[in-house]
Amino acid sequence: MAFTIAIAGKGGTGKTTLAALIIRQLIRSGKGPVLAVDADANANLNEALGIEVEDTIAELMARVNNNLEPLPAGMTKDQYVAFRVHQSLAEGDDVDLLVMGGPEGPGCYCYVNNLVRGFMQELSQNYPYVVMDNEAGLEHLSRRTTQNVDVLFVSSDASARGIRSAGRVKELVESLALEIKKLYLVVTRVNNDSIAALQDEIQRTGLELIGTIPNDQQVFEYDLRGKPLVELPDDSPVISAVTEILRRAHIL
Ligand SMILES: Nc1ncnc2c1ncn2[C@@H]1O[C@H](COP(=O)(O)OP(=O)(O)OP(=O)(O)O)[C@@H](O)[C@H]1O
Repeated sequence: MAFTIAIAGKGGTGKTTLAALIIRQLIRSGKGPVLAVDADANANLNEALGIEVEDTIAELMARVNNNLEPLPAGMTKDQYVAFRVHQSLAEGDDVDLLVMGGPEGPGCYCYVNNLVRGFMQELSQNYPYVVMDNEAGLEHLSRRTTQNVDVLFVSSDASARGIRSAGRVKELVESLALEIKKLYLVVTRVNNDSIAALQDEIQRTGLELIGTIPNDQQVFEYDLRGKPLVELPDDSPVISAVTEILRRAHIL
């Protein structure tokens, strides 16, 4: 069974950056291959990983549901979709990427989720690690697309509002009774002493702060030029910070 790491947080809190850097460090530590799952309709994990994506699960489902991809004779819809999803895995170096895409109908991932849940477990057996980039609403986790999550990192930017919204992710995890073994807070884009000013706010959430990611000009520049974040140099301060977080969480 794959060790599953999920990352969740409000948009713009550095969640995709964190997911990509965790994947980078797992691979560099010889822990690959990694199955990366982009479960955030607005995220661009593929760009951060430098992987071309041709299809998303949602687009595939829309085509199948609208009969734009007729089912081959002798195949049920479920079998065909499962087969096509395997085909649509985007392959990188020691990492394969599954992109969920936007909701198929008004806010509904139901069919996709039921289906993905069915074979996700089977698929994840081919990988020692699964890393999921999730929306703050935990849409996929709440529908149990993945069975168990070993570690959920909740990302927040270095603002009181961000920390409160991370606190709401924790409340959601509790109210949905999700099977998550460990839950940690990661504060990203931290400047100098900004974390000290947030201590009280963090304490109120009850979240355990496992580490911080510094605000780094190089991350900003890579983003600006569309350069994959996985190509950041080993001596980058954000890489050291992610390595430290993974060590503290006993993942590395
Ligand atoms: N440590 C950092 N230092 C500097 N800039 C950062 C850092 N982390 C993230 N950023 C920048 O902040 C912006 C948002 O980051 P990112 O895409 O990782 O957030 P997100 O939470 O995944 O947002 P979304 O869900 O909208 O994709 C990006 O422009 C990214 O380059």
